[in-house]
Amino acid sequence: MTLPAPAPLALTMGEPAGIGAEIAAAAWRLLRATGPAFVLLDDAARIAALPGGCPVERVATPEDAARAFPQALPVLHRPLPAPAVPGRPDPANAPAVIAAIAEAVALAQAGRVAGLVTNPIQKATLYAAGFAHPGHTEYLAELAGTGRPPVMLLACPSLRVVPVTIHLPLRRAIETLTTGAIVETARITAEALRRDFGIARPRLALAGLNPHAGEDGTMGTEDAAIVAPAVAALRAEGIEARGPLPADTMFTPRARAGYDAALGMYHDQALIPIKTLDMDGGVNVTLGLSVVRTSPDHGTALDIAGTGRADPGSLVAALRLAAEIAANRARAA
Ligand SMILES: NC(=O)C1=CN([C@@H]2O[C@H](COP(=O)(O)OP(=O)(O)OC[C@H]3O[C@@H](n4cnc5c(N)ncnc54)[C@H](O)[C@@H]3O)[C@@H](O)[C@H]2O)C=CC1
Ligand SMILES: NCC(=O)COP(=O)(O)O
Repeated sequence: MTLPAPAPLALTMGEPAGIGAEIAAAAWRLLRATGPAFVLLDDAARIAALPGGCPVERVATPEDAARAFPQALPVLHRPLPAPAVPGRPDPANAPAVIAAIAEAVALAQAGRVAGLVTNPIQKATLYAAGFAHPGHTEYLAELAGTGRPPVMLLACPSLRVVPVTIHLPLRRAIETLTTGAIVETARITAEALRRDFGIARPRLALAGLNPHAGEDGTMGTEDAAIVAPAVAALRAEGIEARGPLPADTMFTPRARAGYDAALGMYHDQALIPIKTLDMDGGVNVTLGLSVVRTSPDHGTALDIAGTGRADPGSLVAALRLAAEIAANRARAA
């Protein structure tokens, strides 16, 4: 008996002036023989014209994409209103960028793609065009949320991190940090580590907010007042959690061996370690959605767009991880 081929993944265009198109073409070259198959939602004419690009096939449906993938990069043609000039984002293209994300979600919700992988967006350009969400994570929660907060997890082979607060100014992140938010983020993380990553008994490490995790209250009170009660509540629920740990020593190789995911209290506390360790292999996964979503960990890289210097490693890892999570969820269903 021949098993049906898994549905392809949907890859969104991201910022047309960024490196998304060139890393999509490079990822296709690397994955065409092995998969996972994906279909790109973008302007097919501009993809076909990329210098050093790849064969392109305009497809009408994701189902056609699975057939076309070994021979050519399948593209669901979504024309851009303005030319894509490397390094120079144009807000006129913002509606097409946003529409591609919404369409990929709809395809995933209908089961026509196995999940979505998003190319990076230029956030300020979308804001200038009226986009009201800090980033994909929050927009996806509106489109495909489950009633729980979206959680951003970044993963590479040697580390997984989760920021409890995401795209907030640092002052606001500290003001809004609560024990309840930490507990809910940790719960969602533990569930995802079990279901999506196959870790039967996940171990979580929670960073303190202040230097030295507050040094017994002499360097800040939030560690004892907010983080420590969250750790106690998680342990009472049977989740293996430790902390608050001093953030400056919890990412050493020895410390990393003791946990499956580290929770940082704010964006940079969690993301600096993983981007420093593995910028080209890190993957961003949104937890707490009804669909599978991953993305490369990097941004639009406007400074090198169009030069051919962009590394496709993180996108390839994002495509592979999305396929793996989709397969794990299908097995568990
Ligand atoms: N998921 C998403 O949509 C994300 C979007 N962004 C957005 O991207 C824009 C630019 O952000 P930045 O902080 O400048 O970060 P960035 O990741 O775009 O660039 C930082 C540095 O890394 C280099 N770089 C990034 N990706 C690379 C690759 N694949 N190969 C080789 N070099 C690479 C760039 O050339 C640059 O020097 C911002 O608007 C930001 O909001 C940033 C992160 C994720
Ligand atoms: N710094 C990570 C990041 O900006 C990811 O944002 P998004 O996936 O929510 O768009």
